Amino acid sequence: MKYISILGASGSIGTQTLDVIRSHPDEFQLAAASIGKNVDMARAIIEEFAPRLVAVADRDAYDKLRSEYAGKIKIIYGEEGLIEAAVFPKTNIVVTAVVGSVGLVPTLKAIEAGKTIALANKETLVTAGHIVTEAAKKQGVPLLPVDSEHSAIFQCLQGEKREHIEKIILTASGGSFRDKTREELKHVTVEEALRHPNWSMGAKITIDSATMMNKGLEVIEAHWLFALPYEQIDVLLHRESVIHSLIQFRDTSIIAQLGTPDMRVPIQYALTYPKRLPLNSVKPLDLAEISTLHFERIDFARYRCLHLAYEAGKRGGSLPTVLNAANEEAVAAFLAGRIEFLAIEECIERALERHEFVQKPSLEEIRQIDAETRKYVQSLL
Ligand SMILES: NC(=O)C1=CN([C@@H]2O[C@H](COP(=O)(O)OP(=O)(O)OC[C@H]3O[C@@H](n4cnc5c(N)ncnc54)[C@H](OP(=O)(O)O)[C@@H]3O)[C@@H](O)[C@H]2O)C=CC1
Ligand SMILES: CC(=O)[C@@H](O)[C@H](O)COP(=O)(O)O
Ligand SMILES: [Mn+2]
Repeated sequence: MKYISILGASGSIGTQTLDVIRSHPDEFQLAAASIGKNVDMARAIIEEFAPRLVAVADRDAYDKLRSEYAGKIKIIYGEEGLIEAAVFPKTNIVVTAVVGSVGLVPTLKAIEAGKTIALANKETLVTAGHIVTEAAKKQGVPLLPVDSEHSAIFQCLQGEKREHIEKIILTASGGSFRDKTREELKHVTVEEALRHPNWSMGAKITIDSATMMNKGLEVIEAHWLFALPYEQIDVLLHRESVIHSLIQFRDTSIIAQLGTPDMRVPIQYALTYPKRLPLNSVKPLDLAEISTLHFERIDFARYRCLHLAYEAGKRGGSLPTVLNAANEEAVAAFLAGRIEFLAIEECIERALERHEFVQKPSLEEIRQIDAETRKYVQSLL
């Protein structure tokens, strides 16, 4: 039996992880979970999975749940709660499925406590890649990718040597506006932006996908997970999201991972690795029915956020922290109807330009730079 803590159990990745746990009651048990403010979801999780601890980020939600479950299970508020869920003694695997850099400290605490990390929360690795990967190495803790592209690369790498890689190729769907020109992007709505062509995901990542910052964050995530320089990380536009990513080896061979676009596949792979279990709830691909797949080169002028992410990643230091924090604030402002879609990239660019570079920021400096960047983006709105 593997005991699981899910940070962000009420979200898109969180609920799909619960589905995987539900399908394999002899393999997995939910030990601890965290939610933000979704009280109904917390109640449903407690009734069905009986975790021993639930962390709650929102004060009102915490007060409600604590009065309902006092004396029955531990309900803990705020960052302290997230950390308690991350280091819960019985837990073997922590699924990091919160959105944003709020996942950083709990992930580091889980690593220090020797937990295996199933990493969905890409912002953690973007904002502090050197700190997270060094901590995992020091503790001998595996960082197992959940993000579909990184799971694909990880699966293609099994039995292969990293030094035989020529390059990895991350596929990108192009997001909800892939058929629009930049001129047409000026007046798009939040509702339109939230209509991803292939995946059902949380709001923030769906907007990131529309700006292609999602792919930018994934390029930086891949740099840290697979210890590859940016010159060996490519992005390829692939509308269907059937090929989740590819590795080209030195002998020109390319190995790809294909599958139904359903996050339960990479989530389950991270939880069962190195085993594979049946996944009856997912319909396998019918390639004859799909018949045709499409590939296009990326136009970096069209997808400015991807360009900014490559630049920030290559220059390194504190720039990915700024990129991530500025993006989180700008996307939240767009979702709240406070700025236009194209203002997201402007906010990020301005935050990067004014930032005073730090070569190897400490955790404390990262937290400070993150807070300062958010404040600066707020001042632009
Ligand atoms: N969804 C997907 O298919 C994929 C997601 N990812 C990554 O996984 C992560 C999660 O994404 P997704 O599941 O889509 O996001 P969702 O928005 O669906 O879920 C986010 C979760 O985090 C909780 N949460 C939100 N804000 C806070 C906070 N300040 N403190 C603590 N908890 C908080 C939410 O709680 P509540 O809802 O209760 O308020 C919810 O449980 C992201 O980093 C994303 O980039 C990666 C690949 C695919
Ligand atoms: C499911 C998943 O991993 C997402 O990150 C997905 O990749 C988003 O798709 P695009 O960013 O390619 O539009
Ligand atoms: Mn992805």
